Amino acid sequence: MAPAHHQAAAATTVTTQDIRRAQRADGPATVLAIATANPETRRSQDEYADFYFRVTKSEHLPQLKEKLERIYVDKFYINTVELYAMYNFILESHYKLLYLFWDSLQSSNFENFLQIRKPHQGKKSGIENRYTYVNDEVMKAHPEFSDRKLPSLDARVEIASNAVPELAAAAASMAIAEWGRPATDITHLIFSTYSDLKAPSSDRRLASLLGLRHTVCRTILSLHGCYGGCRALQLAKELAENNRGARVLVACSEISLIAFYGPEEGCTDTDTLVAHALFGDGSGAVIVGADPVDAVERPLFEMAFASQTTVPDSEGAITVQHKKGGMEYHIARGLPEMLAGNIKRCLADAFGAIGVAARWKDLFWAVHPGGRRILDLIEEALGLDNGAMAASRQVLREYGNMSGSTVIFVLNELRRRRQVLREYGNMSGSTVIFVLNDWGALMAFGPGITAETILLRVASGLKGN
Ligand SMILES: CC(C)(COP(=O)(O)OP(=O)(O)OC[C@H]1O[C@@H](n2cnc3c(N)ncnc32)[C@H](O)[C@@H]1OP(=O)(O)O)[C@@H](O)C(=O)NCCC(=O)NCCSC(=O)/C=C/c1ccc(O)cc1
Repeated sequence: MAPAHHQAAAATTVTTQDIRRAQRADGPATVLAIATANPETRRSQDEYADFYFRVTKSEHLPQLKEKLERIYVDKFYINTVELYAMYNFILESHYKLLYLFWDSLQSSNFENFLQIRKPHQGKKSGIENRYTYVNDEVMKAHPEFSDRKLPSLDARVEIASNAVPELAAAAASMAIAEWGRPATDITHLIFSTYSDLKAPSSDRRLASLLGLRHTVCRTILSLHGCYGGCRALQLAKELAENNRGARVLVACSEISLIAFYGPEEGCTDTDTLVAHALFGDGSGAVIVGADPVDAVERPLFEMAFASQTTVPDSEGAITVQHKKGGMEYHIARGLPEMLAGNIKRCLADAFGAIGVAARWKDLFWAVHPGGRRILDLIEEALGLDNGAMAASRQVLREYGNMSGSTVIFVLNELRRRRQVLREYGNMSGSTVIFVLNDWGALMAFGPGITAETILLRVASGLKGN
């Protein structure tokens, strides 16, 4: 230890400003790895109503089943699927060509040409599949989950306290493997979930499951709902830029078990049906740090700016409350219109703060796909090209709305598309240009109504070869 007079000398020459400057990173917070995971059970949207009414013993309520189907199935598409099956039978040898032709009839969207996929029944909600923790086995063990008048919160919380961090660990361990550095190099952990209600919470358990260092700084975010993932990324940006060398693991894990129950007889509140038509389960993990280490870390997206806007007069538009029979939602009917009506203001707040004027058409978009109508109306309000929200629509189609985790899936999908296009080159004309734009906006919405925006720039790890 230095003698006392040396310590005094050091104290006079080093200012707190110097210390602060040394703590700060040089570059912007950067996404260094992304991964996602889902529970095992995958359910197609067309079989969901049968499953839901069967396991909740609600088959005596056919009008409500019909209503659920009305929320997510466009009857026109059922007919076209049948027609399609007939064509396919007759023209088996022209299988792929027919898909292309069929998709081209349905949409002028360039993405459909790339994917060669089947037309689907979940057109109205934009969802084809969802992954859910709840399955026949869970419902057999806990028949009380069917009826929200029965006390079941204890059992839900107990299950979630294991399932939520375990699902997060599945995504986080893949993100760490992609990142290429040891888990013990993680300095901060931010965990966002609406599904876990116990302390010590999922952040503590995840740190143990991954073998993070015991000095890792943990933060748990709760009940931000669908903007939880974006909020966590914004905090990660602050931590990474203000702590030189920090490596922040963002984990977001949602299982809708906490809000799974049957419809009520004579039910006029369609919130239950809307939630059960849209919500799925999944986890996402992102590693964020500034000043990437050359040849070790691969910078994917730089986070240039982040902001939050509260939409005026919107406090009651999305609400959740934990009750003895599980979490209850309210999602206002006019929510898509409310978001679309405020979207330009949210973006103007974000871009105005950094003095940048952007043409919305020039950006790439990673928008939380809360529901198909939300994406449609935002696209329209911003005058975006058909296809600008392709990554969000793809995630909605394959996984549904996984609340806060969903934007991480969208970011991963954008990265995947970027990599494919880098590998195969610019395949055709002008439609690809928006995909190749370097600047983009990541946006998510949730209770408040709160709108979060992060301005992103594609980083060197996704450019060139
Ligand atoms: C797929 C929808 C639901 C229906 O498609 P559509 O093209 O509007 O179809 P329709 O106009 O024919 O509507 C079909 C039926 O759905 C009904 N409906 C249409 N929205 C509604 C409605 N919000 N209510 C209750 N009935 C409705 C509508 O009234 C109609 O019923 P009916 O007249 O009996 O045929 C579409 O409106 C849509 O995507 N809506 C947006 C869904 C939405 O608000 N998503 C955001 C969810 S909130 C969120 O993401 C975060 C939640 C959260 C998570 C965790 C937390 O901790 C906290 C918060």
